[in-house]
Amino acid sequence: MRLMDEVEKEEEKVVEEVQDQWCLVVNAGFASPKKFVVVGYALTSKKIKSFMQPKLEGLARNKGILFVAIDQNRPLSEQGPFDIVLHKLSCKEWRQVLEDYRQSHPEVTVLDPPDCIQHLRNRQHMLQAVAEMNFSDSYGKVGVPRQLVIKRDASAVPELVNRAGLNLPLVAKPLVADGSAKSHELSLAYEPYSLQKLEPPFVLQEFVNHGGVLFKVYIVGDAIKVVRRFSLPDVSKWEHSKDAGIYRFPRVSCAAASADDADLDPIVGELPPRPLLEKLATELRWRLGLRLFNLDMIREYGTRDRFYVIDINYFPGYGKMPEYEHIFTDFLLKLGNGKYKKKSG
Ligand SMILES: O=P(O)(O)O[C@H]1[C@H](O)[C@@H](OP(=O)(O)O)[C@H](OP(=O)(O)O)[C@@H](OP(=O)(O)O)[C@H]1O
Ligand SMILES: Nc1ncnc2c1ncn2[C@@H]1O[C@H](COP(=O)(O)OP(=O)(O)O)[C@@H](O)[C@H]1O
Ligand SMILES: [Mg+2]
Ligand SMILES: [Mg+2]
Repeated sequence: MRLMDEVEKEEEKVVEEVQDQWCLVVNAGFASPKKFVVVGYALTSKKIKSFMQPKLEGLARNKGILFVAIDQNRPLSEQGPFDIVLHKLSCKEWRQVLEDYRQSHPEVTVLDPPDCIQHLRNRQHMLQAVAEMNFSDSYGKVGVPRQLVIKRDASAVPELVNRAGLNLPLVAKPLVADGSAKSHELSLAYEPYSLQKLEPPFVLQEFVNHGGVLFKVYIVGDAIKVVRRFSLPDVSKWEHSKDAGIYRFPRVSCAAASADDADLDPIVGELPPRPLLEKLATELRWRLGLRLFNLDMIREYGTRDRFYVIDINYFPGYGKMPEYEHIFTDFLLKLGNGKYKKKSG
């Protein structure tokens, strides 16, 4: 009797394991087994809150995607098996864990490779790919504002700014963009002497008037979604001569309030042309080696087609992107299914 109990228990366990791995998709009167795409995720608690919303998890489950939290205190190889690993954590140890895992598990898609993400953590390097592209087509030009890196001695700023011929005002941004609150502490300076107060390393970027509206271009694999956000207002020549100080400004563009419904000047609010964004994103995906990122883009005030990329973020706040749950699940499914085809082919 005891033996039978154990056999039954063992059978139950096997059934549970199989049910975990397989879901029955009933389609037009017949049932066919379909494997779940298992996505392991290692994200900060802040990111879990904004990204792992019930509407995402619900839709994912319906589509055959299972999200599983990665336990950072246990070896990654002992967890899963995963088809995809989704991550945004910044410590060095984690990067090493992922690199090792990528080597030992080439069949798993790690979104995205740690060294490519690392490239975005330095504001000097971050925009390099855009600068090198020198993008120009019939829909417009895309560049980056001129910038200068101050590595050590802030007292040399006025001299360096002068030598580089940078136009004022300047935006000072911490060189390291590691997601910390400090890395988002930006300042605007109307003359270079006030910048001597800042602690290097930082980049000094020419401020570009853009009508106070910014375009957030979200990229998820092949999908692109663009939204408007409020940004810093333009600076006039009058203000410029009046204010000699330095202005530390808050995180204007991360506000939940979007500028999509605001009553904007149509010239300012008009989204960048779709074909331009498609081309730009295709090229950047390749140059950056990333599939999950966004661009902060502005249009120079008074122009129709002169754009600047001022910031690139890895795995940004997708939770605020309209329809993100559909876009993301489609992307994961395509990735997961593509891999199965490859395996069986
Ligand atoms: O450029 P803005 O609009 O401010 O977008 C921010 C940045 O992408 C943040 O990443 P980082 O700090 O690395 O630049 C990100 O924080 P986390 O990735 O740390 O969560 C926020 O995500 P959400 O907090 O999920 O919205 C996102 O809203
Ligand atoms: N060169 C620039 N010209 C005009 N506005 C800028 C420029 N750089 C940054 N800003 C403004 O400052 C905000 C924050 O700068 P950003 O480089 O995106 O830093 P963060 O990584 O903290 O988001 C932008 O969203 C935009 O409103
Ligand atoms: Mg930004
Ligand atoms: Mg940023």
